[in-house]
Amino acid sequence: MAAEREDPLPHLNRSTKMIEDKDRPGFFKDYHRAVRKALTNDQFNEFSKLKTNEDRIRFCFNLPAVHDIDIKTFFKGKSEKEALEKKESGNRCFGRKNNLEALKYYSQAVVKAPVPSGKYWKLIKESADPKKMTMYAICLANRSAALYHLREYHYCVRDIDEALEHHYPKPASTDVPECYVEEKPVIPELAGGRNERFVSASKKIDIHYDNNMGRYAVAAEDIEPGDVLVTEKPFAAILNRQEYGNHCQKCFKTTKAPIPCKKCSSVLFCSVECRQSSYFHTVECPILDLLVGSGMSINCFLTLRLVTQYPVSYFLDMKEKLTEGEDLKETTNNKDVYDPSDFMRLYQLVCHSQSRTAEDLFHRCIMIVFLIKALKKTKYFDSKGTGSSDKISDVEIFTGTLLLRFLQIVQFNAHEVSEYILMGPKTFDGAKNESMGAAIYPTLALFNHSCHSAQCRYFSGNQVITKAVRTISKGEIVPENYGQAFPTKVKTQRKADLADRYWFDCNCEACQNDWPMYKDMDSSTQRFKCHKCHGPLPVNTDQVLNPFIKCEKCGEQTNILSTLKNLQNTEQTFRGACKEMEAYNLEKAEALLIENTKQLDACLYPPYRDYHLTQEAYMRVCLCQGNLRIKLAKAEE
Ligand SMILES: C[S@@+](CC[C@H](N)C(=O)[O-])C[C@H]1O[C@@H](n2cnc3c(N)ncnc32)[C@H](O)[C@@H]1O
Repeated sequence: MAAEREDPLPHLNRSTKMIEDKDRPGFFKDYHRAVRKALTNDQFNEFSKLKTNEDRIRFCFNLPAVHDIDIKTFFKGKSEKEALEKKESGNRCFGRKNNLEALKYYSQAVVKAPVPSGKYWKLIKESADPKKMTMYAICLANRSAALYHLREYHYCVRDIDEALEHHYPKPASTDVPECYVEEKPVIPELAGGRNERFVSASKKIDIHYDNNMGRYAVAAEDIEPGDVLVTEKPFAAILNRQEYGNHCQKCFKTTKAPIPCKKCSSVLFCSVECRQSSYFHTVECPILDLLVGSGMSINCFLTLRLVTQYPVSYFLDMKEKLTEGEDLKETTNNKDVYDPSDFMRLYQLVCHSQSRTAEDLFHRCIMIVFLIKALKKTKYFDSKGTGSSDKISDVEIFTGTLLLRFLQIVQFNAHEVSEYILMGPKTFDGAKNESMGAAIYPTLALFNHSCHSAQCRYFSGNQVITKAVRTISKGEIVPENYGQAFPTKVKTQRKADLADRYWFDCNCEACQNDWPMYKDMDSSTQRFKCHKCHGPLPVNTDQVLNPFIKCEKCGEQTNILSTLKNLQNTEQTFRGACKEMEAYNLEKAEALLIENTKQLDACLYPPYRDYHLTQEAYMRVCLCQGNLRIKLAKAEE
C-alpha cells in the first residue's frame, strides 16, 4: 500500500479564519481538505501559475475530487400541523389574557403556516368560501387580536391587511384605532451638508490616494467632535444565522410581528414590502440550511449575497467593463460622483489579489466551486446553466469569477453590523454592543485604520452612521478603527492582528509612539499644548514648580495655570455627563461629552485617561441612538 501523502494543510490558519466559521464547523472543511489532498504537486504548481480568476475557477471545477460531494437543496419548510399546535398554544394564552405569550406563539404559527401560492391559491381566491380560509390567514388574524390588546396598532393593522390578502373574510367594520407609529432610529444630517462627490459622506471629508496607503479619508475642513461624517446604506448585508428569528432579513430591523418567507420557515421580514424586495431570498431559500451546514463564514455568506441580490443578467450586462485588475487611483483621478449603489464602486474596492499565495487562492476557489454547485440547485442560472452538477457553463464560470473577486473584497472591506443591548429599560448598566451581521459600505470602506479612534459607528437597521469622537484639523487623516484600539490592546498584538487580517503594517501615532494601554496610563505626566505653535509640552503635574513651560519647538513660554483650571472644569463637565447618562438623558449627555472633548482637545495631547473615558462614554451614548434592544431579566419577561 502506498504511504499516504503528508497532510498539505497545516499552515492554513489565516485563510481558514476568513472562509470557515470557527464557532460552527461544517462539512466544507472536510470537503476542502479532501480536494486539496487529492491534488498532486504538479497539479498544484500548475494552479499556482494561473494568472486570472477565470482560469482558476475553470481549473478547480475540472478537478474530479470537487465532484465527490452530493449537493442537495435543504431548507426548513412549512408545516400546517406545527402551525396548528402553535396557534392553539397561542389561543390558550390569549384566553388567559397573556397577550405577550400569545403573540410569541402566534408568530411561530404564522412562520410555520403554509402560504398558499400558485394554482391552489387561485382556486381559494375564486371560491371565496370562509371555510377554506387558510391556516396562514387565521394565524395572522389571531395575532392581530393579540397585537390589538398590546396596543401595537401599527402591526395589528398590517396583519389584518395581510390576512385579508390571504383570504380572511372582510369583517363588517374594521374598528381599529389610529395608527401607532413605531419609533425608529433617526438618520442625522451630515456635518456641513452632503459631499457633492462622495454622496454618503459629509462635505468635511475628502478622499486621497498614495501608493503606500491606497485611498484614505482626509479632513477637507476642521472636524469637530459630534460631527456626522458618514451615513450610508449597505451595498449588500447579511444577518448572522442566530439573528434570523429576531430581525428582518432585508433591513435588519427588529419586529414584534414578523412576516415569514412564503416557502421556508427559517427567515423573517419586518414587512410585506421587505419580503417582496428580497430577490436574494427567492434564490437562497432552497439552499439556506445547506449553506449553514457547510460551516462557511459570514464573509462567504456576504460574498454570495453580493451575487444573489441581482439576477445574473444584471452582471452579464456589465461583463465588458469588468476587467480583473485593481485600479485604486481611479477613485481620486476620476471626478465622477461616487455613488455607493454603483456596482463599479463595489467592484473596485481593494482585494490585494497580487499579494495572495496560491494556497489562499486555492482555498477560496474551492469555496467558490461549492457556492456555484449550490447555486446550480436554485433558479439562479435558469437556462444559462448546464443543468448538470459536474459541468459548468460560461455564465456559471463568469459568476464564479465574480464570486472569487468578491470573496477577496469582503475580507478587507466588510463591516460588522451591530445593535446595542440594554439589560433593562433606560440603563447603561451591563449594556453591550453585539454583532448582528455584516455589510459592505462602499464609501466607509475607503477609510484607512488608526488604533486611535476618530469616529464611532452605529447602525439604524443595516444603515451605518459615523460621528467624529475627537477634533480633526483640516488636512489630517480621518481614520476608522478596524477593531484594534490602543487603550485595550498592546501594540505588538494590534499590529500582528492588523497584518494578519488586513495585510498592512500599522504606523498610526499610537503605534509609532507606543502609547500605553488605558490601564498603564500615567495621569501625572501630561502633554500640554503650546499656546503658539500647538507643539507638545510634556509636564509632570505632580512636580511642576514654575507654571511657565518653554516649548522645545518654537521657544515660546506657555502659562499652564489657565489650562489646569480648564481641566478642573472638564472634570465637572464629565461628572455632569455621567449623571445625565444615569438618568438616560441622552441629548444632554451628548452635548456635555462633546463640549468636554472639545475642551480637552484644546488643552492636551492624548493619551490620558480622562480623554479616553470621555470618548468611551460618548461612543456609548451614540450607540443608544441606533439599533437598540432591551433584554429584560427572565422574571420580567
Ligand atoms: C477598507 S480598505 C481601506 C481603503 C483602502 N486603502 C483602499 O484604497 O481601498 C483596507 C485596506 O486599506 C489599507 N490600509 C488601511 N489602513 C491602513 C493604514 N493605516 N496604513 C496603511 N494601509 C492601510 C490596507 O491595504 C487594507 O487592507
